Amino acid sequence: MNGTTDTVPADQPWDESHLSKYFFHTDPIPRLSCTDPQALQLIAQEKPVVLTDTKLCDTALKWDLDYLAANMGTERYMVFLSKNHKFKYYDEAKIKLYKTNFVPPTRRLDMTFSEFVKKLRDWKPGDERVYLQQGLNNTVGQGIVVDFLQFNWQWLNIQQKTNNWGPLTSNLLLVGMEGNVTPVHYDEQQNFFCQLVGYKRCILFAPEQYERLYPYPVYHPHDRQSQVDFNEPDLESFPGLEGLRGVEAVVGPGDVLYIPMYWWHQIESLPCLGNTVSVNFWYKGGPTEKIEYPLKPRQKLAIMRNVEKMLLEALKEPAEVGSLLRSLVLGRYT
Ligand SMILES: CCC[C@@H](CC(=O)O)C(=O)C(=O)O
Ligand SMILES: [Zn+2]
Repeated sequence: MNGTTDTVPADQPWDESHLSKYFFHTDPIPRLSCTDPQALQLIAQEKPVVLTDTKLCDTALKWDLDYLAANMGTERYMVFLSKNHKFKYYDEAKIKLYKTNFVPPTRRLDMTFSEFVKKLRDWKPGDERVYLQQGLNNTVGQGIVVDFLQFNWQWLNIQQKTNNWGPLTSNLLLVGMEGNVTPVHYDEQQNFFCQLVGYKRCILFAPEQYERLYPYPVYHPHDRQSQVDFNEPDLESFPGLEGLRGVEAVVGPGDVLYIPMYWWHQIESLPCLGNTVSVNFWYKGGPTEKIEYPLKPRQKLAIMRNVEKMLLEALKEPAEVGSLLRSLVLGRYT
């Protein structure tokens, strides 16, 4: 948070020294009890909120490395390795279609959970960092299944119904090293992000900040990711960064952050506070009953994505999409 914070609460093991200084201003994301009507209102308005005391994943608060190694079974799980602290997502399927040579910023190596723990514990400066990102499925051990079944599904189902969300599509288990960063991007799903072990800084930007965060083209392997590097902001290429303004919160064990669909987010495992474990709940957005005007920013974002896809389908050549849009707009729709 910018601005001085007063004394650090006793049960808060982190302070400003754990937070990288960025060029943009942020305001705090509200932290509210899930029983507070204002919290439920924020979810209904598709605004971020940190929910305390949901008891959503209390049975998973014990999911430390040893417990997971003992209960995740012997399957191989998806682990990404990075030469730096960033784990920028890329869509493997789009690499084939993407003509220019694309160098993936991370590499994927499937390994058993125990192999992952060993890599993490043997890590020394200069080694590749590791980040396990695996959808929970029926290959996990009995212990995990029992814990999972005891999540507060009743509360989740109420949120899903009340807010007219679509089906739950997946639960991603995230086990990261302190200091790992998932760079700023948006997802096309509603997300209840549960922090289980360690602390993560979550910096969010509203969908209407689209013009300030310069997403890659839809056909690019880094679709949905911002082209901007917060550590080296290029204000020449991305002048819109000037007015970027976000919200943020640090989440700890038991906290649930609601990341609304299409909201940009950068998530950082705080340095020096140990490895982190999170599990997310991704829901498809609900059907749009009645279209109301003015359209919501996220609806305009969906329209822009469809225009890009349609033009690419029609023109076949990505390079022509930009020039056609410029001809369409310049001097006419300014
Ligand atoms: C692959 C998903 C990573 C996660 C962020 C993080 O915890 O590093 C995220 O972006 C999300 O839950 O949407
Ligand atoms: Zn995400």
